[in-house]
Amino acid sequence: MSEQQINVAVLGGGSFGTALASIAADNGARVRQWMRDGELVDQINSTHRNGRYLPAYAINPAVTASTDMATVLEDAELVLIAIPSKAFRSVVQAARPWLKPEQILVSTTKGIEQESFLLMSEVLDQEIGFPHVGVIAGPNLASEIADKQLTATVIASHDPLTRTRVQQVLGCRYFRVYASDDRHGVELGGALKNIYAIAAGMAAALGMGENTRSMLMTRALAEMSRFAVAQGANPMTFLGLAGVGDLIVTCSSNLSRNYRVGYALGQGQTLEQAVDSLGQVAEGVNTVRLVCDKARNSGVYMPLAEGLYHVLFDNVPPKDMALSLMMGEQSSDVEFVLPREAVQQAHRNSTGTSSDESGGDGPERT
Ligand SMILES: NC(=O)C1=CN([C@@H]2O[C@H](COP(=O)(O)OP(=O)(O)OC[C@H]3O[C@@H](n4cnc5c(N)ncnc54)[C@H](O)[C@@H]3O)[C@@H](O)[C@H]2O)C=CC1
Ligand SMILES: O=C(CO)COP(=O)(O)O
Repeated sequence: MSEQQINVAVLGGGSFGTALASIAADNGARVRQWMRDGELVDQINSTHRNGRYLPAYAINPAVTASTDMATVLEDAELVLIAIPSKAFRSVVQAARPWLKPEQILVSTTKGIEQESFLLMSEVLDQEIGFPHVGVIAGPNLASEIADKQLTATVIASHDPLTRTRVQQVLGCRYFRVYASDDRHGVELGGALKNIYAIAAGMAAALGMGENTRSMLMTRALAEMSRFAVAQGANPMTFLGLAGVGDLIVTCSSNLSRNYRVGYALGQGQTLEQAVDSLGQVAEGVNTVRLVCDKARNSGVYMPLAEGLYHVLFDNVPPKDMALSLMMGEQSSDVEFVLPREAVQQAHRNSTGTSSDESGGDGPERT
């Protein structure tokens, strides 16, 4: 950056907050990172390593850690919030006394709030109500960023200043930042793909092949877009990095925690064992519960998410669920091209059944 050195604050001492702090510092910013664990603060400040969440990677020494929110937020132009969704609101409330309207506030969290079904930028709007709010999402495995693998992300905001400043502050030779003004769609993409990453991990552990994974990811995209449209988002956003991009990486990589939870379940662990052995956040476990509940209440058809819900919470064997989904009613490939209802109606016409009789034994196909 050619301008005066910018001050960046990162809230969260986990793997993603640490990776983002290092990018900003590599790019010339002065970075202060807040976390609640004093021992981790000392470790980062003395050894420039985060031994708990990213042990294998060096952190840029221009990042200093602190447990003191006031120190971290003082003079920060950009505040990146990398806190799991369960704790996001409480951390924002703790930060509120030191936040100012001219600051840019960006959530990096890929989850949904349990009680309210709000996305994290909406929590920011509710708690803070300042004008410069955005979200970052995309195929961004923290350890690959820390390893400086070439990576791209999306900054989504209705506010042009937020988009531009984040592109300037984080964009560098190994991290490319694309802009979107569909904040809701980008944020929803980041949260929803975690559901399907669990399913993909499970399928891999069960020995299912590449055709299966490809089918799963593509049908997941159809389902995510359907849900997003019902929520008022633009389905085109799901063709971008925060939709299909993030879906590909988290459904393909053992570095994804959600994928790893699914893999452990596929190997026969219980949900509790799988989550406990991870020791980090896997947002998808909570998201599948919340999204299925919302989809049921709003009449959105989400057979993959619903199937995963039954495997996670009702002890349905994953192989039985996969077979049931395969044997359901025939459906349409891209429903924005050929509506699902048109395929169903054609089947009813050909077999002479009425819509009342066409339920079948299993769920409709995805
Ligand atoms: N790790 C990754 O590759 C990526 C993660 N994300 C998202 O970023 C968010 C944060 O994830 P990670 O950094 O990966 O999580 P993590 O599991 O590595 O670390 C979570 C951090 O949050 C802190 N935390 C938890 N509860 C807290 C509380 N009540 N008060 C203060 N701090 C608290 C923990 O101490 C820890 O520092 C998640 O929503 C995740 O989906 C997004 C993109 C990539
Ligand atoms: O969102 C991510 C990559 O883009 C990280 O995924 P996990 O939370 O599953 O590790």
